[in-house]
Order: sequence, then structure tokens, then C-alpha cells
Amino acid sequence: MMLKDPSIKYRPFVAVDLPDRQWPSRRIETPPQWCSVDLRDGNQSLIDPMDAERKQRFFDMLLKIGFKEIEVGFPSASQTDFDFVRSLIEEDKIPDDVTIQVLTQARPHLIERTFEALKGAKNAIVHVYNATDPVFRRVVFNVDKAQCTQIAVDATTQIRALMEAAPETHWTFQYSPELFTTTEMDFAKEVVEAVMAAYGASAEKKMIVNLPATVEAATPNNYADQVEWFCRHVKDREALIVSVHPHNDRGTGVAAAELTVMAGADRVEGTLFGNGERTGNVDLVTLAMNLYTQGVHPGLDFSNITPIMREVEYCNQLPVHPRHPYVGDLVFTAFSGSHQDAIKKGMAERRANPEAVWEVPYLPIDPLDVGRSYEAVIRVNSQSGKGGVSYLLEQEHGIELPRRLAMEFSQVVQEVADRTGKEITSQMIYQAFADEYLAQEAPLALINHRLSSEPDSPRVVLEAAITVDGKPQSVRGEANGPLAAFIKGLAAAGHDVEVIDYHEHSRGQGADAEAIAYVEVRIDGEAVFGVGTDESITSASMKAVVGAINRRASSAAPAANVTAETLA
Ligand SMILES: CC(=O)SCCNC(=O)CCNC(=O)[C@H](O)C(C)(C)COP(=O)(O)OP(=O)(O)OC[C@H]1O[C@@H](n2cnc3c(N)ncnc32)[C@H](O)[C@@H]1OP(=O)(O)O
Ligand SMILES: CC(C)C(=O)C(=O)O
Repeated sequence: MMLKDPSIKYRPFVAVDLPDRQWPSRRIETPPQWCSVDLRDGNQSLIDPMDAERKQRFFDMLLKIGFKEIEVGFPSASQTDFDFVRSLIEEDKIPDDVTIQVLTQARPHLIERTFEALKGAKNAIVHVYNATDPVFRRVVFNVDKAQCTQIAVDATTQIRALMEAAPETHWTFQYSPELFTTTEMDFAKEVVEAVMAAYGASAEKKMIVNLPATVEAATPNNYADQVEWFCRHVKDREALIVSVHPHNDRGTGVAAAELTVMAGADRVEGTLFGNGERTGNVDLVTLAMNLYTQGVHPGLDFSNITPIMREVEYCNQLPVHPRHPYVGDLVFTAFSGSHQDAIKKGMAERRANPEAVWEVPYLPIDPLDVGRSYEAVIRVNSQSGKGGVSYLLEQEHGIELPRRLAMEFSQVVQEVADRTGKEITSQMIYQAFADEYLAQEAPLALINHRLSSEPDSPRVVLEAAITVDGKPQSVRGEANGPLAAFIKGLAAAGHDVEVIDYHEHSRGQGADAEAIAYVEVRIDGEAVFGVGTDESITSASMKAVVGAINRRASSAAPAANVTAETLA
């Protein structure tokens, strides 16, 4: 049960003292060094750790994305990891510009075994860690500060000697004071400096110091303060590549990574889509794409993000959430009316000016940039409005509804959505449109028509054969245009119709092209819409008028519900 007073059980985080912090006014203008730890931290948190086949597929994908540093495992921990590292090296699967990284505890036999796994590697980072946090010192290791430092120094000394004994490999050394963010800052600095001395780190022989938020414990500004504090206080910052390793226990791993890079971190360790211990490691895809949306290329390629997600799901045997930033199945989809309206307008502006900067409302990124299409951008359910309905008709069926007709038709769709409570697909919308407007063939039917004009006369004569309830009737009218002539002829035959509004456009291309005409007419004082399609624009417009008359006659038209106010 939750406590009434949680302060008796949980202590607030103690912030580092850094009143003159610089990081808040900095911007990230170049990407950090990326290191994927999917095959180690990600793997160690899986229900079923990856087998060799999955690890290999993941590794190959990381190479394709452009990772240059990849933590491939903990080879002293398991035969699977050991064999995987061996296979990468022996089968020459590591490109020359890529460095593999492996993790080990600071224990002599594990370090020995780690170097066995790395024999013959061209480039390798040996990453050693021990916990420096006070709770771990007391509870897990039962050591004081000096003993804790000694564990790190002994491991470093051993690693240095093993590196020097194998000069054929280009080695990099990495040390993590595990749980850095909950370690006393002075002590974290003290341990790192002792390790630097044991390794002989210098500007010419840099080492990586990785400052992990092993368990995220505070708001991300605290982590940034700690990293800035560390960078400003550590002896010989030039000898270090400062790396961060955020976890996501409070849900702010991405923010923490961004702020720590602003605070001086050179490098970020994380995983694709944020798999990792508990709530995960920081998500490198989100970090990279966040940079991209600021106009900074991250140096990683997510041009085809969906297959990457599917591959990660296969390897991790865990799903990626449909709302996961930049990649989830639903992140480029708007269901709600006002969002759809704004997106539709933004997309129309973009079509008119495709080279402009991206300014489509509600879409922080162009889906095409990550290999997604515009198809799923708008989907319709009971939360949708006319913008979404007309967007789908336009994009997928080439039907560009005039505004007032779109308002009327969206009520038809809304009724279906409310009744079913389900998503309405574009095919269902098209069917509803066809039923409502295109299938209006009685009581009045247009059989054929003939258009003629006298030489030198601007007027045309339209003669049409129609049936009314199956009975033939002739219509003849003369006017400046075919539609006006048809209207006159209808009036003479007893069908009074006044055209209020008219739109037309062509639909489809080549042999399949046809004209579509939309009329809004007044019949017996009521506004009613009609739509007609035909190869000829004259026939399409006549069919639209006939359709409107039939809708009025059958009272199928919701026009009676549409007041001047709703159409305004
Ligand atoms: C924050 C992180 O993600 S750290 C990485 C964690 N990942 C993993 O642990 C996955 C792989 N690990 C393993 O398979 C195993 O832990 C192994 C094979 C490496 C070691 O297994 P074991 O020898 O059984 O030891 P175990 O992991 O239980 O470690 C416990 C002992 O190691 C000590 N230890 C733990 N971490 C470290 C470390 N980084 N450096 C030195 N000693 C350590 C503990 O204090 C404990 O010592 P004790 O037995 O004297 O009390
Ligand atoms: C080994 C370290 C870097 C780690 O995984 C962590 O602290 O989360």
C-alpha cells in the first residue's frame, strides 16, 4: 500500500552544489560518440537472452545503422558471449573502423577470461566496473572507500598489463564507477583519478570514463549538474572521453542524456528503442532523431526505421510500443478532428512548396525521412472531423470534397463511427460516400443527352432524355453553358432547381481518368448536394444535379438537418 507519508521511507535526492552551472544555455550542435550496449546491457535484461544467431543479426544491423562502438557482451560471464566474441574476431566480421567493447567485473579471473575472448581483435574497448555508491559499498561489497578504490585500481593495473602484453590490438580502456549518480561526487572523482593514474591516462593515451545513472534517481538536471561538476573538477579532463550511461527508471533517460551532453559528456551508451535493465537503457533512436529534428545529423541512419524495429523485436523477443517516439505504429497517425484538420492544411501547403522547412502541424518529423508513408497519417474514428474524412477521400480516392459538402458528409461518417465505436477505414468512407451521393439513380434517371450550338452564337442547346419513375420525359434548355441549359430544361419539365455552388475536377489518370462534379442546389427552399462522375464533364455535372434531385426526393439527404448555421 502507498504510504500516507512516503518521506519516512524515501529520501529526496541530494543535489550537487553547482550554482554557476553552464549547461542550461548550451545547445547540442554535433552528435556525441554513440555506443550501443544492446548486446550486453540490453541482452542481460531479456527474458530469453539472445542466442548466437540473434546476436549476429543484431550486430549486423548496428553496423548498417552506422555504429562505430558496440558493446558485444560480457564474455567472461557465459560461453555464449565468449563464443560470440570469438566468432566476430575469428570470422573477421568486424569492420576496421568499428571497435567492439566488452564488460567485465573488477575480478582477476574474469579479466583474464575477457582478454582470452579478445585475442586477435583489431580494436577493442575493455570496460571494467565496480560500484562506488555508499549503499553498495556497505550492503553488497562490505568495503570502505579505500578498499573500493583499491578494487578499481587493481583491476586497472591488471588490464593495463594485459593490454601491454598484446600490442597487436588497438586497445581502449573504459572504467565505470557504477551508480555514479548516487555516489558522493568527491569520492567518484577520487576513484576515477586513482584509476586514471593506474592506467597512465593522458591527452595522448585517453581512456573512457563512463558515468552511469545505473538507477535513475533524480530529475535529469541533477545528472547534468553532476557531469558538469565532474568535468570541471576532475584532474586532467583532457585525458578522458567522458561517457554517460543513462537508465530510465523515472522515465527521463532521454532528457538526462541530452542534458548531460550539454553538460560536457562526449559519448552516450544506450540501446535501440530503450531495451535494458528494468525500465531500460536510454533509447539511442530517440536521441538520434531528436537531434535530427533540430537540423543536426546524428551520424546514424534510421532512413528505414520500421524494419529496424521489427528486427529488434525479433532479437529481443519484446514488442516496441505503438506510441514509441519516431517508430511506433501509431506515432504518425492522428485520429482527432482538429489534429487532422491542421495536418491536412499543413500537407497541402507542403505539396505547394516541397522544398520548404518542415512545418506540418502535429508532425514533428516528415514520416518519409524514416521510411514511413503519408498513408497512415490520418485515420478516422468517432474523434475525427471533416478534415480527416476529406483527407482520406482525397489521398486514397482522388475525391476533393468542397468545404460545405465535406461538412455534410463528415456527419454521415460520424454517425457510422458513433454507431460502431470502431475505426472507419478509407474504403468504408469511400463506400459511404458512394452510397450517399453516387448511387442516387431514382426517381429521376438521365438516359442520354445531346448538345448543339448555332454558328456564331455563344449559347448552347441541351436536349436530354430522362425517365421519372421509369416514365420517359424530354428536357430541352438553352443557355450560355450546358449545365445552365440543363437546369432551364428541367425547370420547363417541372423540376425547379437553383444552383448555389458548383465544383469539378478530374480524378485518376490516363485511360482511367474521369470527371467528378459537385453541385449544391436549392430545391423547395432546401439546400442539397449532388455528386456525379463521368468521362465527360458535362455528363458528370448533369448527373450531379440529378443526384441532388433524387436525394431530395427520397429524403435520404441529410440536407434537412443541415442548417444555414452549420454550413456557415
Ligand atoms: C549495472 C550492470 O549492468 S553491471 C553488469 C551486470 N551484468 C551481469 O552481471 C551479467 C553477467 N554476470 C554474470 O553472469 C555473473 O555475475 C558472473 C559470471 C560475471 C559472475 O558470477 P559469480 O562469480 O557467480 O558472481 P556474482 O555475479 O554473483 O557476483 C557476486 C560477487 O562479485 C562481486 N562483484 C560484483 N560486481 C563486481 C564488480 N564489478 N567488481 C568486483 N566484484 C564484483 C560481489 O561483491 C560478489 O562478491 P562476494 O561473492 O564476495 O560477495
Ligand atoms: C556497467 C555499467 C556501465 C552499467 O551497465 C550500469 O551502470 O548501468
